[in-house]
Amino acid sequence: MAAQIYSGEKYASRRREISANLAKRPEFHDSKPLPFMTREEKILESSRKLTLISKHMNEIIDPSDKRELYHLNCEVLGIEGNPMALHGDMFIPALTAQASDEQQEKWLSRALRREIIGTYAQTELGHGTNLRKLETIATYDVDTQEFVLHTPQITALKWWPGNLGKSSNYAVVVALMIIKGKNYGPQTFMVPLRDEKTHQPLKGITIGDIGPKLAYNIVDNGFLGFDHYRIPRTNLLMRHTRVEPDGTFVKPPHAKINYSAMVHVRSYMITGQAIMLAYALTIATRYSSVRRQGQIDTTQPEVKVLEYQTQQHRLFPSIARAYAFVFAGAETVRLYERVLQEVETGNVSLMADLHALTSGLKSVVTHQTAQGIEQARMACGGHGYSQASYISEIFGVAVGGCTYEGENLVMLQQLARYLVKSAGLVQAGQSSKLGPLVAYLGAKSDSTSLIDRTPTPGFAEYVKTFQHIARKQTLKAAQKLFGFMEKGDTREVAWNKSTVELNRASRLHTRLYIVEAFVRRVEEVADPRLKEVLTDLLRLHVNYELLDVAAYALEDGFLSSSQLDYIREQLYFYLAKIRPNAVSLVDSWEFSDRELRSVLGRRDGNVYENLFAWAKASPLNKTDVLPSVDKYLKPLMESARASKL
Ligand SMILES: CCCCCCCC/C=C\C/C=C/C(=O)SCCNC(=O)CCNC(=O)[C@H](O)C(C)(C)COP(=O)(O)OP(=O)(O)OC[C@H]1O[C@@H](n2cnc3c(N)ncnc32)[C@H](O)[C@@H]1OP(=O)(O)O
Ligand SMILES: Cc1cc2nc3c(=O)[nH]c(=O)nc-3n(C[C@H](O)[C@H](O)[C@H](O)COP(=O)(O)OP(=O)(O)OC[C@H]3O[C@@H](n4cnc5c(N)ncnc54)[C@H](O)[C@@H]3O)c2cc1C
Repeated sequence: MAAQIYSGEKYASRRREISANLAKRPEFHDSKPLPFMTREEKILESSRKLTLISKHMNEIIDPSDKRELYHLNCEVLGIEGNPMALHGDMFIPALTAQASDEQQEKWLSRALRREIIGTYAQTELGHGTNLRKLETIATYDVDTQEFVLHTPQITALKWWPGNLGKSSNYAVVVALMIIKGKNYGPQTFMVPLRDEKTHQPLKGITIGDIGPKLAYNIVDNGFLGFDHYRIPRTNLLMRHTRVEPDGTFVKPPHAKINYSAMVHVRSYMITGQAIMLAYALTIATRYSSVRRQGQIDTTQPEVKVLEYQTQQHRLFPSIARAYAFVFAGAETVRLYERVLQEVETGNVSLMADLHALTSGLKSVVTHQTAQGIEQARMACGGHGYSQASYISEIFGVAVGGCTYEGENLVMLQQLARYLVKSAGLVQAGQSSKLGPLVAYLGAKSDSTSLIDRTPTPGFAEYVKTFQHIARKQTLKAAQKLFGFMEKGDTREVAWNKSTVELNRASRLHTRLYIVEAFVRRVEEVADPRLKEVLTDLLRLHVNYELLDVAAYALEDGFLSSSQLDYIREQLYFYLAKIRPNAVSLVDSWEFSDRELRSVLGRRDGNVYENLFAWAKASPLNKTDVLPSVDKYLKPLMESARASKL
């Protein structure tokens, strides 16, 4: 199963080897539990481990293999971030996709060797979503052949970029490029921020950390201001866009090619989110198979809480989603890598499809991941609320994904633009022009679903039902938009009046894609035992998902209420069928205790002993009487006693 999760036995076994290697190297382990550390201690500890990784990585992994490096980072550094998180996730990808060969020779090679540390500085205090209205300006000075970076007012301060605050000495900065008074929109520049030797901010740069956040606090998200700060013309990233010495602008082959670092993260984060969801579910499912509370049969001992149907309903559909997401994520990464290669040869034809797909997936997957993690926390009762479970930290980190790389409700609209265009083609009788991801929009629906007409309906029946729902909602939402426009609204006003419906279409389209990705993967599985377990999980998934969106199919009679009953019964049947495999389904992700960082979710199942040992190790328990008691509580009680006398 691990080979299915990690797209092949090769990487699954490399993960095991890497974990086994690290188990023998205590210097790579957390020196104490992260929840017992202050933010400063966590940053120091993370920097220590980062240095070790840099020194010894060749002994443990193949550093050219991104997935091996990812696993090494998960084991050693964990999810709370590290001082070079953005260096790997965005700075290097931005240089790879946007710097010219010459620029790559100068900066990318240094970045890869970790001679410099970089980040991606785009968001500002006043604007994150609407990139065309960023306020940092880069004005070209023809005489000196330099760009002058400037922060004209407080809202133009860069705000949020990870590792900008304290760690990075370079950034890829996004600023509006002005040449001879003309605004050429957001462009990307390579900008030195700190002295390479002293790490002091360079003259003209104001920089610092933005303070603690909900989670992800090892990352020093930062602020940055420029005071007429000059960089050479050749610091504009010029793989696709160029500015000649005389100020002539050479257009890129696609207007949004500069957005590639965002598309990179959106493509990869689907897998990252699946893994965080699987972390929380591993903890909650293991704990639920240890925790005994209450009886189902009063003549029998108390049961494991995992025997309760409600607990299964709380956890198992999310286990299915974690599998679905990791399968969809693998497809997204393949498409991203293909588009990256094609863009190199000047072929930008798939950029719009990739953008639409990743915008939808990013939004649906992060939202459902956050929901699933929160349910996993509640499934652990009181102990889920303790940081010993580590689930609150996992939630805090994962839910950030709903906001970063484009706020979810905004990104759903990017997919909706694509769907509306496709609906326009259907309306115009040009369905043959639809891309493969939306070809179903041009097909004709059956009048009713055939689910429940055969003893075990094939997945095709479910897919058809999801297609019917997604098609109906897309055409309806597009019709609403066109209707407002026909009545005289501008496209923008009409769009705003239709966005709730449009975003519903985007979600349904994306959920259909996820179901199809799951079906595609299960169909490929050769081993019959594995196929049976994955088929059960997929059956749980399609029934749960369909029930969740059934209103769309009930309202036009595509599904009948008796079919709905059938879907419910199927769901309950598969909850029970999956129960004996539940722990194995989470164990198959093969997370070591080190990677999971959860006292509650440890593989040994010694929950109570582990919790008690953890509590005793809490810094508050180092002394029996705290200074706060000596200083305040004792005098308070003493004066109360004295006044009574
Ligand atoms: C290694 C994996 C590890 C994963 C985990 C990483 C953890 C790291 C943690 C945090 C890092 C976080 C980093 C950040 O958050 S960086 C900042 C991210 N910021 C955003 O995402 C901003 C969101 N806003 C936008 O992307 C854009 O402003 C916009 C897309 C919403 C709108 O852009 P705009 O230029 O205004 O375009 P239009 O809406 O007018 O659309 C025009 C047209 O262009 C198409 N389009 C837009 N973007 C793209 C694209 N990237 N590729 C292709 N095409 C694109 C759009 O669809 C329109 O097309 P049309 O309908 O045909 O006209
Ligand atoms: C953990 C974390 C890490 C980050 N790391 C980085 C980084 O490394 N580099 C970087 O540059 N940035 C980073 N960011 C910033 C992040 O990319 C932005 O916060 C994000 O893109 C959202 O933009 P915003 O803050 O402007 O939200 P806003 O756009 O202000 O959103 C506020 C509300 O307005 C709504 N809204 C906005 N526009 C529209 C619209 N057109 N239609 C309908 N509704 C709309 C949104 O849906 C939302 O409900 C990070 C953020 C976080 C939380």
